Amino acid sequence: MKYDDVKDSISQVLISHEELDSKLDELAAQISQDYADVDNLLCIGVLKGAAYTLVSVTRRMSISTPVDFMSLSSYGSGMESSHTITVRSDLTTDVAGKNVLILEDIVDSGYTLNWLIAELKRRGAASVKVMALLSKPERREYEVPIDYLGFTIPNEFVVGFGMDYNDHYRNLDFIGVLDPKVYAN
Ligand SMILES: O=P(O)(O)OC[C@H]1O[C@H](OP(=O)(O)OP(=O)(O)O)[C@H](O)[C@@H]1O
Ligand code: HPA
Ligand SMILES: [Mg+2]
Repeated sequence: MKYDDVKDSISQVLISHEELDSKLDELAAQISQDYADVDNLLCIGVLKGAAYTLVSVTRRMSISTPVDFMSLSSYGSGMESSHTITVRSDLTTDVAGKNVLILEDIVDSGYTLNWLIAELKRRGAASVKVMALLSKPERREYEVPIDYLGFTIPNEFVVGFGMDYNDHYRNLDFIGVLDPKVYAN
């Protein structure tokens, strides 16, 4: 798909590239300050969506941290959570005793994070905290604590900066609302 066609599928730019940059700076500074004296930090990104967020935040941090990824899917090619988590690939790190910081792109129903927090605790993580770039509180079905939040957004299906529809749009450098004409038929 050509970039110009992609832009035609976006009905509204919700968060610009510049707004993202400055929020990522803020989040990284706060996390670096809070974790400056914490041992055994491990930053975990939830693929695929959070790849962009994890790299962008850890790259801006002023403390050293290992990173690892877990690939989870509950949306597949659709726009509603299936309420079933598929573990596409697991962490390579043993999280027992680690102070884990999960970096997510979006908390929508809360199902994914609710599952992941419980799973990391079951594996013996010493602490589990969450950074989410976006939260869509109107859609929440499972309460999840968000320790570091970028933006609260309205109940719209968004794409860009990691977020997809049918695996497209992830590499947009802004966050936009997907025009309903794309999925209406
Ligand atoms: O709060 P929830 O309703 O669980 O939704 C949030 C999750 O949904 C998306 O992942 P998705 O299942 O689309 O996988 P992907 O990151 O590979 O696109 C997103 O990246 C979050 O991980
Ligand atoms: O609004 C969204 N966009 C893309 N992926 C998502 N996964 C949960 N919510 C969303
Ligand atoms: Mg997705």
